[in-house]
Amino acid sequence: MSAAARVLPKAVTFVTGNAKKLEEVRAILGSSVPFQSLKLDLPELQGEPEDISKEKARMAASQVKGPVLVEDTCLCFNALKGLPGPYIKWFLEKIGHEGLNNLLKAYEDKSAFAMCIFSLALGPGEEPITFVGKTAGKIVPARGPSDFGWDPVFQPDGFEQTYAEMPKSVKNEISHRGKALALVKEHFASANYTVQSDGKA
Ligand SMILES: O=c1nc[nH]c2c1ncn2[C@H]1C[C@H](O)[C@@H](COP(=O)(O)OP(=O)(O)OP(=O)(O)O)O1
Ligand SMILES: [Mg+2]
Repeated sequence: MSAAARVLPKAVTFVTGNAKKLEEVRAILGSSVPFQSLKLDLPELQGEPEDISKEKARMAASQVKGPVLVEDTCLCFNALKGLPGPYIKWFLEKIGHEGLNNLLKAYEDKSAFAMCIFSLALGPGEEPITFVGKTAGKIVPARGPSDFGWDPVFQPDGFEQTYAEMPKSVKNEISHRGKALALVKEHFASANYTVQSDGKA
Protein backbone atom coordinates (compact mmCIF):
# COMPACT_ATOMS: atom_id res chain seq x y z
CA MET A 1 0.00 0.00 0.00
CA SER A 2 1.43 3.40 -0.92
CA ALA A 3 1.79 5.92 1.89
CA ALA A 4 -0.23 8.42 -0.14
CA ALA A 5 -3.28 6.17 -0.37
CA ARG A 6 -6.35 8.05 0.78
CA VAL A 7 -8.24 6.29 3.55
CA LEU A 8 -12.02 6.42 3.15
CA PRO A 9 -14.21 6.15 6.25
CA LYS A 10 -16.37 3.58 4.44
CA ALA A 11 -16.81 1.98 1.04
CA VAL A 12 -18.14 4.18 -1.76
CA THR A 13 -21.95 4.17 -1.99
CA PHE A 14 -23.50 4.24 -5.47
CA VAL A 15 -26.70 6.21 -5.04
CA THR A 16 -29.54 5.85 -7.55
CA GLY A 17 -33.28 5.37 -7.63
CA ASN A 18 -33.00 3.36 -10.86
CA ALA A 19 -32.63 -0.42 -10.52
CA LYS A 20 -31.64 -0.89 -14.19
CA LYS A 21 -28.76 1.56 -13.84
CA LEU A 22 -27.58 -0.28 -10.76
CA GLU A 23 -27.75 -3.59 -12.62
CA GLU A 24 -25.50 -2.23 -15.38
CA VAL A 25 -23.08 -0.58 -12.97
CA ARG A 26 -22.73 -3.87 -11.09
CA ALA A 27 -22.16 -5.83 -14.30
CA ILE A 28 -19.59 -3.35 -15.64
CA LEU A 29 -17.61 -2.69 -12.45
CA GLY A 30 -17.62 -6.28 -11.22
CA SER A 31 -15.17 -6.43 -8.34
CA SER A 32 -12.86 -3.74 -9.78
CA VAL A 33 -14.37 -1.01 -7.63
CA PRO A 34 -15.81 -2.11 -4.28
CA PHE A 35 -19.07 -0.30 -3.65
CA GLN A 36 -22.35 -0.61 -1.84
CA SER A 37 -25.59 0.79 -3.20
CA LEU A 38 -28.38 2.90 -1.81
CA LYS A 39 -31.76 3.50 -3.40
CA LEU A 40 -32.57 7.18 -3.04
CA ASP A 41 -34.55 9.40 -5.38
CA LEU A 42 -32.37 12.46 -5.65
CA PRO A 43 -33.98 15.63 -7.04
CA GLU A 44 -34.03 16.06 -10.84
CA LEU A 45 -32.00 19.24 -11.24
CA GLN A 46 -31.73 21.70 -14.11
CA GLY A 47 -28.70 23.18 -15.82
CA GLU A 48 -25.55 21.98 -17.55
CA PRO A 49 -25.16 18.18 -17.40
CA GLU A 50 -21.84 18.30 -15.58
CA ASP A 51 -23.15 20.72 -12.95
CA ILE A 52 -26.27 18.56 -12.43
CA SER A 53 -24.18 15.47 -11.84
CA LYS A 54 -21.83 17.25 -9.41
CA GLU A 55 -24.69 18.74 -7.45
CA LYS A 56 -26.32 15.31 -7.26
CA ALA A 57 -23.08 13.97 -5.74
CA ARG A 58 -22.94 16.80 -3.20
CA MET A 59 -26.51 16.08 -2.10
CA ALA A 60 -25.87 12.33 -1.94
CA ALA A 61 -22.65 12.79 0.06
CA SER A 62 -24.37 14.94 2.65
CA GLN A 63 -27.16 12.37 3.04
CA VAL A 64 -24.83 9.35 3.15
CA LYS A 65 -22.20 11.23 5.19
CA GLY A 66 -19.48 9.42 3.31
CA PRO A 67 -18.02 8.78 -0.14
CA VAL A 68 -20.57 8.49 -2.94
CA LEU A 69 -20.76 7.81 -6.63
CA VAL A 70 -23.77 9.03 -8.63
CA GLU A 71 -24.49 9.47 -12.30
CA ASP A 72 -26.82 11.52 -14.45
CA THR A 73 -27.78 10.37 -17.92
CA CYS A 74 -28.67 12.57 -20.91
CA LEU A 75 -30.10 11.74 -24.32
CA CYS A 76 -29.19 14.58 -26.65
CA PHE A 77 -30.72 15.14 -30.10
CA ASN A 78 -28.35 16.99 -32.41
CA ALA A 79 -31.17 18.62 -34.40
CA LEU A 80 -32.47 20.05 -31.12
CA LYS A 81 -29.07 21.37 -30.04
CA GLY A 82 -28.71 18.75 -27.34
CA LEU A 83 -32.27 18.68 -25.96
CA PRO A 84 -33.94 16.86 -24.26
CA GLY A 85 -30.50 16.20 -22.68
CA PRO A 86 -30.81 15.99 -18.88
CA TYR A 87 -34.59 16.40 -19.15
CA ILE A 88 -35.03 13.12 -21.04
CA LYS A 89 -36.64 11.46 -18.01
CA TRP A 90 -39.67 13.75 -18.12
CA PHE A 91 -39.89 13.69 -21.93
CA LEU A 92 -39.86 9.89 -21.88
CA GLU A 93 -42.44 9.72 -19.08
CA LYS A 94 -44.82 12.17 -20.77
CA ILE A 95 -44.51 11.45 -24.50
CA GLY A 96 -42.96 7.97 -24.67
CA HIS A 97 -40.94 6.37 -27.45
CA GLU A 98 -43.26 7.53 -30.21
CA GLY A 99 -43.27 11.09 -28.94
CA LEU A 100 -39.45 11.12 -28.90
CA ASN A 101 -39.47 10.08 -32.57
CA ASN A 102 -42.11 12.71 -33.35
CA LEU A 103 -39.91 15.45 -31.88
CA LEU A 104 -37.56 14.84 -34.80
CA LYS A 105 -40.25 14.62 -37.52
CA ALA A 106 -39.47 18.12 -38.74
CA TYR A 107 -35.77 17.35 -39.14
CA GLU A 108 -33.74 15.24 -41.54
CA ASP A 109 -31.08 14.79 -38.87
CA LYS A 110 -32.05 11.95 -36.51
CA SER A 111 -28.59 11.74 -34.92
CA ALA A 112 -28.25 11.79 -31.16
CA PHE A 113 -25.84 10.87 -28.43
CA ALA A 114 -26.24 9.20 -25.08
CA MET A 115 -24.15 10.64 -22.29
CA CYS A 116 -23.43 9.50 -18.77
CA ILE A 117 -21.69 11.71 -16.25
CA PHE A 118 -20.55 9.97 -13.10
CA SER A 119 -19.53 12.09 -10.11
CA LEU A 120 -17.46 10.84 -7.22
CA ALA A 121 -17.53 12.84 -3.98
CA LEU A 122 -15.23 11.47 -1.29
CA GLY A 123 -17.36 12.97 1.47
CA PRO A 124 -19.65 15.87 2.38
CA GLY A 125 -18.14 19.21 1.35
CA GLU A 126 -15.63 17.60 -1.03
CA GLU A 127 -15.45 18.77 -4.63
CA PRO A 128 -16.83 16.00 -6.88
CA ILE A 129 -14.68 14.51 -9.66
CA THR A 130 -16.50 13.73 -12.92
CA PHE A 131 -16.17 10.98 -15.53
CA VAL A 132 -17.94 11.41 -18.87
CA GLY A 133 -18.89 8.74 -21.40
CA LYS A 134 -20.66 9.38 -24.73
CA THR A 135 -22.01 7.08 -27.41
CA ALA A 136 -23.23 8.42 -30.76
CA GLY A 137 -26.22 6.98 -32.58
CA LYS A 138 -29.63 7.83 -33.97
CA ILE A 139 -33.24 7.91 -32.85
CA VAL A 140 -35.35 5.18 -34.47
CA PRO A 141 -38.92 3.83 -34.02
CA ALA A 142 -38.90 1.55 -30.95
CA ARG A 143 -37.49 -1.94 -31.41
CA GLY A 144 -36.79 -4.54 -28.72
CA PRO A 145 -37.82 -5.09 -25.12
CA SER A 146 -38.85 -1.94 -23.29
CA ASP A 147 -37.58 -2.70 -19.84
CA PHE A 148 -35.06 0.13 -19.65
CA GLY A 149 -35.95 3.70 -20.50
CA TRP A 150 -35.22 4.84 -24.05
CA ASP A 151 -33.10 1.80 -25.00
CA PRO A 152 -35.61 0.76 -27.76
CA VAL A 153 -35.30 4.08 -29.65
CA PHE A 154 -31.51 4.48 -29.54
CA GLN A 155 -29.46 2.73 -32.21
CA PRO A 156 -25.73 3.23 -31.68
CA ASP A 157 -23.57 4.03 -34.74
CA GLY A 158 -22.04 0.94 -36.35
CA PHE A 159 -24.84 -1.36 -35.16
CA GLU A 160 -28.05 -2.59 -36.73
CA GLN A 161 -29.63 -3.18 -33.33
CA THR A 162 -31.02 -0.74 -30.80
CA TYR A 163 -29.60 -0.78 -27.26
CA ALA A 164 -32.73 -2.75 -26.29
CA GLU A 165 -32.18 -5.43 -28.95
CA MET A 166 -28.51 -6.11 -28.30
CA PRO A 167 -27.22 -8.49 -25.63
CA LYS A 168 -26.55 -6.64 -22.37
CA SER A 169 -22.87 -7.51 -22.61
CA VAL A 170 -22.61 -5.74 -25.99
CA LYS A 171 -24.48 -2.68 -24.74
CA ASN A 172 -22.25 -2.46 -21.67
CA GLU A 173 -19.13 -2.66 -23.81
CA ILE A 174 -20.05 0.24 -26.10
CA SER A 175 -22.46 2.28 -24.01
CA HIS A 176 -22.20 5.80 -22.60
CA ARG A 177 -22.26 4.14 -19.16
CA GLY A 178 -19.58 1.59 -20.04
CA LYS A 179 -17.25 4.30 -21.33
CA ALA A 180 -17.71 6.51 -18.28
CA LEU A 181 -17.17 3.56 -15.96
CA ALA A 182 -13.94 2.66 -17.75
CA LEU A 183 -12.66 6.06 -16.55
CA VAL A 184 -14.01 5.44 -13.05
CA LYS A 185 -12.13 2.12 -12.96
CA GLU A 186 -8.90 3.81 -14.09
CA HIS A 187 -9.32 6.43 -11.40
CA PHE A 188 -9.80 3.82 -8.67
CA ALA A 189 -6.85 1.79 -9.95
CA SER A 190 -4.52 4.79 -9.76
CA ALA A 191 -5.97 6.52 -6.67
CA ASN A 192 -5.47 3.40 -4.57
CA TYR A 193 -8.12 4.24 -1.96
CA THR A 194 -8.32 2.11 1.13
CA VAL A 195 -11.32 1.69 3.40
CA GLN A 196 -10.96 2.15 7.17
CA SER A 197 -10.97 -1.28 8.76
CA ASP A 198 -14.29 -0.72 10.57
CA GLY A 199 -15.90 0.68 7.39
CA LYS A 200 -18.07 -1.87 5.63
CA ALA A 201 -16.56 -2.97 2.31
O1 LIG B 1 -28.76 3.37 -20.50
C1 LIG B 1 -29.94 3.78 -20.53
N1 LIG B 1 -30.82 3.33 -21.45
C2 LIG B 1 -32.09 3.76 -21.50
N2 LIG B 1 -32.61 4.65 -20.63
C3 LIG B 1 -31.77 5.14 -19.69
C4 LIG B 1 -30.43 4.74 -19.61
N3 LIG B 1 -29.86 5.38 -18.57
C5 LIG B 1 -30.79 6.17 -18.04
N4 LIG B 1 -31.95 6.03 -18.71
C6 LIG B 1 -33.20 6.78 -18.48
C7 LIG B 1 -33.66 6.79 -17.06
C8 LIG B 1 -34.29 8.16 -16.91
O2 LIG B 1 -35.59 8.15 -17.48
C9 LIG B 1 -33.39 9.02 -17.77
C10 LIG B 1 -32.15 9.54 -17.08
O3 LIG B 1 -32.47 10.30 -15.94
P1 LIG B 1 -31.59 10.13 -14.61
O4 LIG B 1 -31.98 11.20 -13.68
O5 LIG B 1 -30.14 10.02 -14.97
O6 LIG B 1 -32.02 8.69 -14.09
P2 LIG B 1 -33.04 8.21 -12.94
O7 LIG B 1 -33.75 9.39 -12.38
O8 LIG B 1 -33.84 7.10 -13.48
O9 LIG B 1 -32.07 7.59 -11.85
P3 LIG B 1 -31.19 8.38 -10.74
O10 LIG B 1 -31.86 8.12 -9.44
O11 LIG B 1 -29.82 7.76 -10.81
O12 LIG B 1 -31.18 9.83 -11.10
O13 LIG B 1 -32.93 8.15 -18.82
MG1 LIG C 1 -32.69 11.09 -11.73
